[in-house]
Amino acid sequence: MAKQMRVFAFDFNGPAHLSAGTWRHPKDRGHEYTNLKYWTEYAKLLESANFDGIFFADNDGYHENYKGSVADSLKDAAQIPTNDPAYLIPAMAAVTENLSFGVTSSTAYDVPYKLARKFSTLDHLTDGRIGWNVVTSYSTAAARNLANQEQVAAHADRYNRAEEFIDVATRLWEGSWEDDAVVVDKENGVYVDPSKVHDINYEGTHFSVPGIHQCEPSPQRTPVIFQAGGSPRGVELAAKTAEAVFMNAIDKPTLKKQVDALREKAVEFGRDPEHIATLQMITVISAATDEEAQAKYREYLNLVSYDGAMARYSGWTGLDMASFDPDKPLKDVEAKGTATMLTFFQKVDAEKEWTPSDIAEYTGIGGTSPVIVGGPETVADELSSWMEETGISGFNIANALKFQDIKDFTEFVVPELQKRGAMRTSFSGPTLREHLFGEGVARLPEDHPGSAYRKQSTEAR
Ligand SMILES: Cc1cc2nc3c(=O)[nH]c(=O)nc-3n(C[C@H](O)[C@H](O)[C@H](O)COP(=O)(O)O)c2cc1C
Repeated sequence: MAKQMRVFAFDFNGPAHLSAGTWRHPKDRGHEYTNLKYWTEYAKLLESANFDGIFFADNDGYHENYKGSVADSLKDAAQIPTNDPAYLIPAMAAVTENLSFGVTSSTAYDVPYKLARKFSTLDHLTDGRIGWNVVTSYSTAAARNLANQEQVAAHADRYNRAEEFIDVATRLWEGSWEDDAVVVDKENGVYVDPSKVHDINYEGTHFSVPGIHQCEPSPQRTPVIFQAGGSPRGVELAAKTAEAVFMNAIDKPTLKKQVDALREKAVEFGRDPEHIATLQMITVISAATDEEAQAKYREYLNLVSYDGAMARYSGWTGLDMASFDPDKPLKDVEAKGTATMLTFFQKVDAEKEWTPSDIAEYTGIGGTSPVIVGGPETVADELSSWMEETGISGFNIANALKFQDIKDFTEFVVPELQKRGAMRTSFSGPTLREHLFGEGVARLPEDHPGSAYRKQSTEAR
């Protein structure tokens, strides 16, 4: 039987995320994002199709590099406007039993004490179905608006802060309250046994937290830690602390190399690589037949907005793509510092001379993620081959049309995957950690550095 893939819907609390211009399609429902009923309907759809969860991207800032302004981002709703995804979670959890939630939250402008409380609250209210996607924020708008700085902090500094941030938050989640601290003894008037709640006494470079965590222990205590950084430092931090890594490789051989490198690094840090799930971002356009799916894809491509795609791409790369001729191969401007971007697209197709127009067409549907277009069998075959050839645990499924593409996936692809035994039909254990690693694994495993902060019950000591 095929290995069962973990499947998350990749989404964003705004009208549009990675795809550019497709929000104009009559079937797109992105404009409903301010309506809680939209999200609860979505949650029920995902749960009925046995999705493992929904994963919310989030940004502290906005894309403002294209033409030196946020204007084209606003016109295409290019990740702006955007509401805070955390507030959606309790409502979506209330209408589901098993669906899990990944929430992106940056370490750049927050402090561990507050973030730990936010995620403990979410872990309580979801009965342990919450994950935290740790990001370090690359947006200059975020730096200006949140920290009164013109530029984002240097890459290494952002990661040093992130590493310390995770460490402090984990101390609060694991090390402050003993399991049996909450006694709710009405007779003797003791709600919490004070001898079982401990100061974490933390004093470090970026943070100082002398006291106790504000929340009582939640089902998972530490939320499942997700991460998506692809740089050597990002991979190192993931290998040390992540339990699920969100990959964005352009093809299977590249993904396999990334997965193998991550697993090797995890071993170097004394961790079992099986304790890190890997999820590839992928966009799926599906229909009843290959022909219908291809027709749908062509329809979407016709809607792609050049300026919307370039507004996003300029934000992601830090370049102003308006300074290049849309139809001139970018190799001519290599000297101007486009090396990273060029390598990315040369890897997609080394023979091709990539122009900004080509990049807009490629990224217009699903951003830089690979796109699978097809009927049930084609999509199931392709997803299965990504699993088999790379050793990943599953996928984060992005969309071109909000709600509609995932609905199509549940209708056309999920039954085929389930028929093949490649997707789950029931859940193992109630928490997200158990969904990923099996029943009974609700808490951080022993080989995770955070487990060292765990307090034994005072009585057991
Ligand atoms: C698939 C994927 C999804 C990401 N989602 C977010 C996000 O929602 N918010 C964010 O601020 N950064 C996001 N990032 C950015 C990364 O978390 C990270 O900050 C960025 O890749 C720079 O780190 P690196 O130099 O280690 O790659 C994402 C990256 C990838 C690859």
